[in-house]
Amino acid sequence: MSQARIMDGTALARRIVEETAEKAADLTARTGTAPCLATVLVGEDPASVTYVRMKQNRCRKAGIESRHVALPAGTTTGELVGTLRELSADPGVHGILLQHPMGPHIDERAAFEAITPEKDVDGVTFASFATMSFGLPGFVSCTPGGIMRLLDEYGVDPAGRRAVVVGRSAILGKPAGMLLLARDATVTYCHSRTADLSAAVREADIVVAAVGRARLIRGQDIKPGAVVVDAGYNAGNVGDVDFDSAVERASLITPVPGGVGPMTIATLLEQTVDAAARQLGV
Ligand SMILES: Nc1nc2c(c(=O)[nH]1)N[C@@H](CN(C=O)c1ccc(C(=O)N[C@@H](CCC(=O)O)C(=O)O)cc1)CN2
Repeated sequence: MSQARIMDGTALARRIVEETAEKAADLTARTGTAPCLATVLVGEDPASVTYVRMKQNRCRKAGIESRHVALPAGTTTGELVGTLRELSADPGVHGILLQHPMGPHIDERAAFEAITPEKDVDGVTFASFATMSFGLPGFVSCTPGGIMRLLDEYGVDPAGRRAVVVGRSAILGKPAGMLLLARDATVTYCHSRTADLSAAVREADIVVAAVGRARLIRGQDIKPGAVVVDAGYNAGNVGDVDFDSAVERASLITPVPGGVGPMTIATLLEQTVDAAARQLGV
């Protein structure tokens, strides 16, 4: 059996960021205002600090301003909601990113819903979930949106195919399944209470692993020729898929690093410039 072709998220993300930088420059020249992304981080979780820094760096390279709000770990839901409402009302901010996770004492849903949908460039509000699910214009959740772009780039049409999404988080698994459903895939969600995960995954033409458990999905569970998307972020840059065994069975596979991760940030930047264009009336 031949090895799977690699879906190169780094290369596609680079192209998207280059195009986004051109759009940002054009918007700035026409309006005198550069697109601006507000990044909000509660606490100092090292991985979250790294991701926010990566987002700020890419913004800078793409001609997008970033404004960072660092809040102490003990910030209450009420204080966080207040900050997000202020950013939502600030005409100098076009997009808002609230880095996830935020700590167990925070009501995440209340915080996400404090972001006005016009600035929800990370696609985390109920309003974005609804437009995403119905295939209507709006902002998509960044990792799932990036996954769909990768599938398109590599000629994978989800219509009529069996897709198994492993994981049901609000920003990853659930929206990934809804985007696949909106493109006419037959979608099954698997999670911690799924009785026989291996059996479910073996049925899949498209597997999206988004559960956050290192190397949970192994090659023996992959149907020969399936498309495998690894959206797992685990310590040490390890995905949810055991790449070495899965690459022997899949037809297409995303690596970790270099697959879905860079696409997440590219989607965020692209949506920030789109949000700015709409708010600036261009
Ligand atoms: N509000 C959000 N929180 C989180 C999201 C999100 O989309 N919105 N996703 C993840 C983490 N994440 C972005 O926040 C993220 C993770 C990984 C990468 C990435 O590009 N990884 C690289 C490797 C990085 C390295 O070398 O250290 C890769 O996969 O190639 C980007 C974004 C949870 N929280």
